[in-house]
Formats: sequence, C-alpha cells, structure tokens
Amino acid sequence: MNALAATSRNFRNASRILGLDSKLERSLLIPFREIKVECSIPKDDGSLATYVGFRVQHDNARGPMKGGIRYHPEVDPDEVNALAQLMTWKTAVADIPYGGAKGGIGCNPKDLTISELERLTRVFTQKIHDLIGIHADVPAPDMGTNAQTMAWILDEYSKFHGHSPAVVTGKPIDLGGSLGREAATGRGCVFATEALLAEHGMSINNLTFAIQGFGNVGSWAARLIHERGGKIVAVSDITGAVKNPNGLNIPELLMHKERTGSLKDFHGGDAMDPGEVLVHECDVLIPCALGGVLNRDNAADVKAKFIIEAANHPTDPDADEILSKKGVVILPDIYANSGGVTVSYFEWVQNIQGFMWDEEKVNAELNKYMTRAFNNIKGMCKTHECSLRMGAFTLGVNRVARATLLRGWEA
Ligand SMILES: NC(=O)C1=CN([C@@H]2O[C@H](COP(=O)(O)OP(=O)(O)OC[C@H]3O[C@@H](n4cnc5c(N)ncnc54)[C@H](O)[C@@H]3O)[C@@H](O)[C@H]2O)C=CC1
Ligand SMILES: O=C(O)CCC(=O)C(=O)O
Repeated sequence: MNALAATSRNFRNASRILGLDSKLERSLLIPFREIKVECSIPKDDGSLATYVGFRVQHDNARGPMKGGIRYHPEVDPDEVNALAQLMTWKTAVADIPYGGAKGGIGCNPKDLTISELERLTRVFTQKIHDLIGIHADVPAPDMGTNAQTMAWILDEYSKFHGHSPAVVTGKPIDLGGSLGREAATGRGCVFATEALLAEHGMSINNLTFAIQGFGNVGSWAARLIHERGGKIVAVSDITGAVKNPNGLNIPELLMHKERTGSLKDFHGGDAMDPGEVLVHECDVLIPCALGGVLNRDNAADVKAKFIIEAANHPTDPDADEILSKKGVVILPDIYANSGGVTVSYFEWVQNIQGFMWDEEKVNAELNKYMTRAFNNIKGMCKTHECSLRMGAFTLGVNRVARATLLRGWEA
C-alpha cells in the first residue's frame, strides 16, 4: 500500500471512531496547499542538473505549518503528502501550536558535492520563500538534510525577508539553533520507550534492541539506550549491518562510522544482511530509516515484542494487522518520533523570545511533553478501547477537528 493510502486509512479509522462528519473529514484530509518546483543548478563540472522540489502544507488550523525537508531519491508527491499529513496529527498529539507540512527534493545527496547541495538548497528556497515563514510554515531537517541545510535556507530566506532565524529549526547553534535539537528525536524516542516499558513493568537496561538506520535518529537512540544499559544486538544502515548477541559497543561503533563512513568491517561484531535486522531476535525493534519497511512480506517473521516507530510510517497497514495479531506492541510514529518537532517548537519559541535555554531545561521539558502525550494517548485507548496507533490518531485528529470547528472552517 502506498504511503498516502496507508496514512489516510489510519486517519479514516480514527475519524470513524470519533464519529466525525463526512464534510469535516474531507476538509481535514485534503492538503491546504501542494507546491512543486523545478530546481536547476550548475554542477561543479559546468553541466546543468534539474531536480524537482516539493512542499506540501497540509493543515494550519492549530498554528503555522511545521515539518522537515527530505533529500532522497525516493521523494515523490505521494510520499511528501503522507508525511505532511502525519505532521498535522503529530504536532496535535504533542500539543504544540502548529499544523503540518513536509518537503523534499528528489535527489541523492551522497552524489552531490557540498557546493552543489548548497546551490540546490538556495534555488529551492528561492522558489518557496514566499510560501514559508515564521508564522506560516517552518521547515526543519529530515532524512538527507541537516543543520547546514537549514543554515542555507535561513540565509537565502533572510535575503528576501530580513534576518529570520525562526523561519527554520534544527539549525546550527551559532545561528540560533537550540541546544538538544540534534539529539531530540532519538532522545524523545527513548523517553517514549521508557514510558511504554514502565507500563509493562520493564526497563531499558534488561532488554535487547535492534535498530534499522544509524543517521541522526538511529545513532542518538542507540547512544542513549546504550547509556541506559540496554543491549543493542543489531544495527543497520545503507552501508551494511552488524550484530553481536552480547551487545554492540555503541561509542566504538559511532567512532568507526565517523572514521570510515560505514558500518562495514567493525571488529566489535559480525556482519549481517541489512534486511535481517528487522526480523532479528530482540525484545525491542526500532526502525529509524525509511517508510513501509515492515510489510506483509516480513511482518510474520518479526521477533520483537515491542516496535518503536522512530521513522515515519515504517509499518504499513498489512503489517500492522499481522503484528497486532501476534501481540506485538507498536508505539506509533506520530508519538514515538515527536521529540524532534517538540524541540523544534522550543527552538522557535527561543528565537521569537531572543533567549536561549540551557540543555537541561530543553531535555526536562521534552520529557514532560513526551510523558504528557503518552498519558493522553493511553486515555484515548481506554475511552475508545483501541490500539496505541488509534489512540494517537484519535487524540491528534480530535484536536485538529476541534480547532477547525472553532474557526468555523468546516462548512
Ligand atoms: N531528523 C529528525 O529530527 C526526524 C526524523 N524522523 C524520521 O526518522 C527517520 C530517519 O531520519 P534521520 O535520522 O533524520 O535521517 P538521516 O538521513 O540522518 O539517517 C537515515 C539513516 O537511514 C539509513 N538508511 C537509508 N536507507 C536504508 C536502508 N534501506 N536500510 C537501512 N538503513 C537505511 C541511512 O544509512 C542513515 O543511517 C526518517 O523516517 C525521518 O522521517 C522523524 C522525526 C524527526
Ligand atoms: O522538527 C520539525 O519541525 C519536523 C521534524 C519532522 O520532519 C518529523 O517529525 O517528521
């Protein structure tokens, strides 16, 4: 099932549980605005290269639209639409005053030099600068982008609108970024995991973990789980995969990745097939890479008892059904990875106030938001006798529906 069909199906199920009117349902589903732009740049060798950039602004009933920008070969309108819609429900679950958006450029950032990436980011910003803004739509990093990408967007946007640090989040600290934002998605995921495990009378330090993806989110989740005594028995990324039944030494693996750019040839474990990580023997599986990786082809083989969706929509609806029947507990993306956008909100607030928080405050507030959202989701699960995914969707959709009705937008 494609990403948009899967996301919309979850939304419709939540809408049915909440008993939303069909006109309101339609208005919540259809995106506010879809932008598609040509981005042509000279390559370093003088040749011309053309890429397609997207920004989908899904909903702004609760505040400015918010969401990352992805650079990946598989970026397409369907995927960006699904991710933008997920942002709307995610910001509502976190109860931060935003709507949802997402963007991306169909490119492989690994094939571009740093100066080509800079030109591409600046051209994309020139094409969308009138449609983003501090109180309209605030981008952030996602797969294939980082703080440097945000610095280029900030600089290009500021040429048109004056110095505007709050137009992007996840930017470098020197340009007004927040302490703790880089780690925030992984850290939020770990707070979410702790909240879930506590419900089951368990804790991280007694369990084994498998992690798919070792970029921003995966590497931070791994580092923080390792610090808490969790045993990470398998890790994969696009370069390969490594396993160790006694637990990988994550600080050493991070240094190896930093030194070689790859997970290959790490002496602290055995190489394995990257696809096997998802079905590896472990208590907790954390997908931190692409969407749709758990599907009807592999769901029955998953060994984990818990899945923490650090990636966006890693589990398609077929897999959701198979895994639920097996009794696997899934912590859904719109809650599990909401730590990133929550600290983005803290960054935006700090920029608007012109004041910087220390990292302890950022992390303590993040924990507070993650715990509150978990309790709110559990409340919806109890009221509607539903899964954690439907608990999160009904929570988010209901908040957006209420804001929409209060504004008088439903007719
Ligand atoms: N960066 C953020 O703050 C947030 C990210 N997310 C989601 O988390 C996921 C990861 O994002 P980031 O860590 O930021 O991206 P990243 O670009 O820093 O890292 C992506 C990782 O996935 C790996 N990967 C790619 N294809 C793979 C494959 N076929 N098999 C195994 N590994 C593969 C890459 O090698 C890399 O390690 C995405 O789904 C993103 O939407 C969600 C919320 C916030
Ligand atoms: O930090 C943000 O604004 C957005 C993060 C994001 O793209 C996501 O949560 O998927």
